[in-house]
Order: sequence, then C-alpha cells, then structure tokens
Amino acid sequence: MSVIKAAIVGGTGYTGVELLRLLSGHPQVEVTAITSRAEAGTPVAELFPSLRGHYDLKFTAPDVQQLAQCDVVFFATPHGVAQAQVPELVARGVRVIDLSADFRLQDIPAWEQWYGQQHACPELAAEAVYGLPEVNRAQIAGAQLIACPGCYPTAIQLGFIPLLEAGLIEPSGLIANAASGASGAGRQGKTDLLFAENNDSFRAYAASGHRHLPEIEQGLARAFGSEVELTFVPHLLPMVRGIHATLYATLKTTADAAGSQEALQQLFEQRYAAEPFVDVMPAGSHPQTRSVRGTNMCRIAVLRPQGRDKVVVLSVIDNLAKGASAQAVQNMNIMFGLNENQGLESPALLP
Ligand SMILES: NC(=O)C1=CN([C@@H]2O[C@H](COP(=O)(O)OP(=O)(O)OC[C@H]3O[C@@H](n4cnc5c(N)ncnc54)[C@H](OP(=O)(O)O)[C@@H]3O)[C@@H](O)[C@H]2O)C=CC1
Ligand SMILES: CC(=O)N[C@@H](CCC(=O)OP(=O)(O)O)C(=O)O
Repeated sequence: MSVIKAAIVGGTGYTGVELLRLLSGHPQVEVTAITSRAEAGTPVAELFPSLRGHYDLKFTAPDVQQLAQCDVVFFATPHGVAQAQVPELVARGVRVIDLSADFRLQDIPAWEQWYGQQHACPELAAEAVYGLPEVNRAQIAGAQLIACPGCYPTAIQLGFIPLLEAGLIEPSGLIANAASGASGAGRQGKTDLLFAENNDSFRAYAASGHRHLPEIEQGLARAFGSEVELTFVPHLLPMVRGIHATLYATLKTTADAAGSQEALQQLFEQRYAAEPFVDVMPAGSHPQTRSVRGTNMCRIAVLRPQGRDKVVVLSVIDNLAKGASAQAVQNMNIMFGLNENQGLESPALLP
C-alpha cells in the first residue's frame, strides 16, 4: 500500500504534538501538513526539539485547499473548529479524524446546550462514527468521518460496558469518580492550571455537570439498550498525563452467581480477550496511570468488595494517548485496513 499522507490541524497543542510523536514511528504514514495560526512559518523541530531529526516541516496556517491534498486530516483543535472545515473535506473525499467533541453527540440540541454554540453541520454529526474501536470496529473500517471519544469517556465507558452489556448492574445510580493530569486541559495558559495553584493539592471540578456526561451516557445507553443515569465527578491531579477512573455500580438482585468475583473477572477477560488495547488485570490488581503512560492501553481491574452488592471497576488510560491521539491513530489504522497496532506498540515509559 502506498504511504498515507496525513495533515494535523492544531499541531502546537498537546494532542497535536502527541500525534506527531506517534506518527513519526508509523511506517505507513507521512505527515505532509501541520497547522498553527500563531506559529505559521516556524519549523516544527524548533518549537518541539524532541522532534528534531524526525520532521522537516514548518507550521502553516490552516488552508482547506492544502488539507484536501491529504488522505486523512486529524483535527486536534478546540470544539467548534472542525465542523467549519469538515464538510468541504468530506465532500472532496478526504477522511477526517476529529479529536474534538464536534461530532460525538447524536443529540444536537444537547450538544448545543453543553458546548454553548450552534452546530454548523448536524447532518454530518449523524453520519460520523464514534471512534471507540472496542464497540464500533466494523463501522470505523467503513467511515469517512470519525469522532474520537473524549478522554474521560474512553476510560469510563470501557469500564462499565461489560457490566451493562451483560445486564448485570442497575442502569441508574452509576458513579464515576475520575482524576486527570493537567495536560487534559490543553496547552493554553490558564491561571487555575498553574503549577503553584495545583502542585501538592487535589480537587474536584465541574461536579455539578461536565460536558463529558452526555457523551458517556450516550455510549453506556448504547451498551445497555436503553437509558442509563450516571453521576460523574472529574478531579484534577497534579501530574502531567493520565486518567484514573474509579467506577461504582449496584449489582441487580437477579445477578446471582454471575456477579461473583470470579464470574466478574471472567466476564471482563472474555469481553476484552480479542482487544489489543484493553488489558484486564489479574483479580486484586490496582492499575496505575504510569503503567499506560504514552501508550494506547487501557488497564482495568474489577472487584466486588466484601461480596456486597457493589461492583467497583478501576480503569486507567493516558488522556493524551488512548484518551486522544493514540486512539486516533488506532482509528486511522482500522480505516485504512492497516495492522491495528501499527505505530502503537511501545510499552509505557518507566519510572
Ligand atoms: N488534552 C487532552 O487530554 C485531550 C484533548 N482532546 C480534545 O482535542 C482537542 C485538542 O486538545 P489539546 O491538544 O489539548 O488543545 P490545545 O489547546 O493544547 O491546542 C489546540 C490547538 O488548536 C489550534 N487552534 C486553536 N484554535 C484554532 C482555530 N480556530 N483554527 C485552527 N486551529 C486552532 C492551536 O493552534 P493555533 O491557535 O496556533 O492555531 C493549537 O495547536 C480539543 O478539542 C480537546 O478537547 C480530546 C481528548 C483528550
Ligand atoms: C484536566 C482537564 O481539564 N481535562 C479536560 C478534559 C477535556 C478533554 O480533553 O476532553 P474533550 O476532548 O472533550 O475536550 C476537561 O475536563 O475539560
């Protein structure tokens, strides 16, 4: 197969530079355009010395004509940007992988309410495929437009899905406590993300409603077959990368033996047996974010403390990798019929 020409819109952000890092090791992809309005004209390797020797490109201002010359365009831009440019690219036959939330929700009024703006192309949102390979692999393979899941939604959905698909837990009263490293908020300077404001401290935020809630509930409802109700409280951890989600659900009284610790372990192992990027840890494990740093892996443990009626799932990912850019590359591999693992095989960086 000939080399895939890729463009990245929003190449100076954290997910953009993570895409550059991952694609530099991908044998079948050549990045031919990378955009930034603020850094147009600056060599990529000057802004990111970690990429010296890997890229000979300069940032350019976004230009749809240039993007349309590529086989695939990644949007690593804030919400609202992709939807202005995607219709023309799709009309010209270019494949698009959007890391923002523009095409994630099927319910457009809900999208407009949570994101505080009017949607520019609801008809394309209806056509977009939600890029969670563990659920939608077949549709991803035939898609022209992928809506990459958000970071919290990836960790939380992968943890709850086996239980909901099996009908073992009550669909209401689901709880997700999740903590993210600060890179989840992007590279733009914000006072409440300064080192001095966060280091040696831990806090929740958006406890009364985070925009990932409708996305997570949409995915969980698909897994269950009807509505679910989730309480989701995100937290900010003073680290750079990683999400740790602790999930709680109540077993149905009808679950019986299917809800035993051994049966739950088996359920998760079977559900993800064929998945290259979900690792169900041995019973009793406590997965750590550092075990997935820089990788496309989601590590999961499931437990039933004291044999009571609650199931607890621990799910960890790297927000910039399985939570964004590496999952975007996994989607690209599936879309182009490549080996799904290509460019994504390195283990985590320790310590
Ligand atoms: N950080 C994370 O962990 C995750 C992020 N995401 C999503 O991915 C997207 C990118 O996130 P992240 O990398 O953190 O963001 P950053 O804020 O770090 O970077 C944003 C990038 O977009 C460019 N940009 C901003 N506005 C525009 C515009 N109007 N037109 C074209 N380019 C623009 C910026 O460059 P310039 O302004 O110079 O053009 C910059 O390169 C967001 O939608 C985010 O929600 C998804 C999952 C996880
Ligand atoms: C720590 C932190 O601030 N995290 C971000 C995660 C957002 C993200 O990246 O998700 P989207 O792709 O949906 O924007 C937040 O809570 O807004």
